Amino acid sequence: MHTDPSISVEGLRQRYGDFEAVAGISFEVAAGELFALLGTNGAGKTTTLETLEGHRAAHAGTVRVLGRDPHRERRAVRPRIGIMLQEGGFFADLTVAETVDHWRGFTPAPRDRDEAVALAGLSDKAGVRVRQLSGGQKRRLDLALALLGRPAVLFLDEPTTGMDPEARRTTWKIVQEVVADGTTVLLTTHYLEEAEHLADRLAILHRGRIETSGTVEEVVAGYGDRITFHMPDHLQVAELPELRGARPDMTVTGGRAVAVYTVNGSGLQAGLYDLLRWADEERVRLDGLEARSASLEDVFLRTAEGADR
Ligand SMILES: Nc1ncnc2c1ncn2[C@@H]1O[C@H](COP(=O)(O)OP(=O)(O)OP(=O)(O)O)[C@@H](O)[C@H]1O
Repeated sequence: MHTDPSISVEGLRQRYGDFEAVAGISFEVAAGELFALLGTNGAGKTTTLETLEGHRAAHAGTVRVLGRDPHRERRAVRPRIGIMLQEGGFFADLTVAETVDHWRGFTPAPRDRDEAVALAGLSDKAGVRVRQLSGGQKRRLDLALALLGRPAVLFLDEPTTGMDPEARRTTWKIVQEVVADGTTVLLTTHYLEEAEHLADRLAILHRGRIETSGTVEEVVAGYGDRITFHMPDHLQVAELPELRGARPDMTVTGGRAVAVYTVNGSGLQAGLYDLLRWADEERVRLDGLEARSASLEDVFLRTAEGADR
């Protein structure tokens, strides 16, 4: 069954004075999907999110949230979306439970207080004052407040920045439960692992443009598998063999010269075989040898580098 997307962005452009921060981007997020916007610093993620949240009108292009213009039809859209605010909005002297109660006063048909506190994994902190919460716990309280009105669409701007790995995993679990419940989520993040873990689909933004988008598998496919090893001291890169048509590159990692082959298609196993046979015949030791599929990090770094060239 075809349903209308919860979020659609077509040819969006945003300017600050003469500077074009978003230079004509298009994407759609289906109902119940989690879509991640990744990007280098200043790529335009927050500007895009703020436009979708209705804070600013599109300079050009069309933006729809739940079928409506989030800026012009703000009154209709706002009650149906959740925005995770930065922690600035809290009163430090209120407890977690009091904070939720306070926000319930502004929210149409809010969740029950204890349900919201439990959803954010803060039940054992309900009586604790906000000033005594850790940074990660404050972010989770932000999340509880964003979820108070059972939003159809949830916007999360870097929801786990500054969290330790355990707090981040707890937050991921909460977000996954929200998505399993049918909520559409648009998330920005600097953590590629977060996108890998959570996103149904993602887009990588660079200087206001979408450089690549799709599922993690789609985005990573075509970037090739990699074979790497420490450059043997007595060899030049030109003396290394070609592996199924792939020539080696040199990079420096952790102060060491590293040879890198990018092998396309199904050439990883065969390329590795050729390399090991060559090393055996030439009596070369391949220290630090690794063979692995491309990661989202490889794509991210190369997308940013490639677009800068
Ligand atoms: N109010 C503003 N006035 C002028 N320029 C702005 C304003 N807000 C953002 N910019 C510029 O627009 C560009 C995009 O900013 P934006 O905050 O959307 O990027 P981002 O992808 O969220 O970045 P980051 O990952 O660093 O948070 C940046 O170059 C930024 O300096």
